[in-house]
Amino acid sequence: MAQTFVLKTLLDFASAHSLKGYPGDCAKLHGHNWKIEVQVQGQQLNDIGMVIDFKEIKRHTKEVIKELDHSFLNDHPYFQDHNPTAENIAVYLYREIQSRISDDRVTMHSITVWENDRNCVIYSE
Ligand SMILES: Nc1nc2c(c(=O)[nH]1)N=C([C@H](O)[C@H](O)COP(=O)(O)OP(=O)(O)OP(=O)(O)O)CN2
Ligand SMILES: [Zn+2]
Repeated sequence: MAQTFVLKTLLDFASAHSLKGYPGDCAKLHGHNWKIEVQVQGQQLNDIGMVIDFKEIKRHTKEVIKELDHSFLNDHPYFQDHNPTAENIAVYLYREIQSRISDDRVTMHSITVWENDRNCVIYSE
């Protein structure tokens, strides 16, 4: 039987940004409490019945978001060439977490970046 488990964990960080070229207030300096949903997938369980420990997903994700938390995103090297939109933040997080977490049993499924309670971007490759 083919089986797939998708695991989701939630984290958050706070940062400021300004959107270059935006025709409105979002071009001005402002901040968000970003909510991040990290989803990973696997088909095999380990000997204690887990795809991967949620604590491991969180550990890797915290390592990545530590660099962004309480920062001005426009100063970050990645966002020199990428406007710090929710879309580009999602790409950055997806690839950074993927490079830490993927192995022969676990792969990234998607990242969801919530800018506020109403708007989010869901990204997958
Ligand atoms: N596709 C995207 N659209 C927008 C992004 C983005 O990253 N991707 N970002 C912004 C701004 O960062 C802005 O801060 C959004 O916040 P807000 O104005 O509160 O957004 P709302 O649409 O929910 O607010 P309203 O008051 O309903 O206009 C904008 N767009
Ligand atoms: Zn914003």
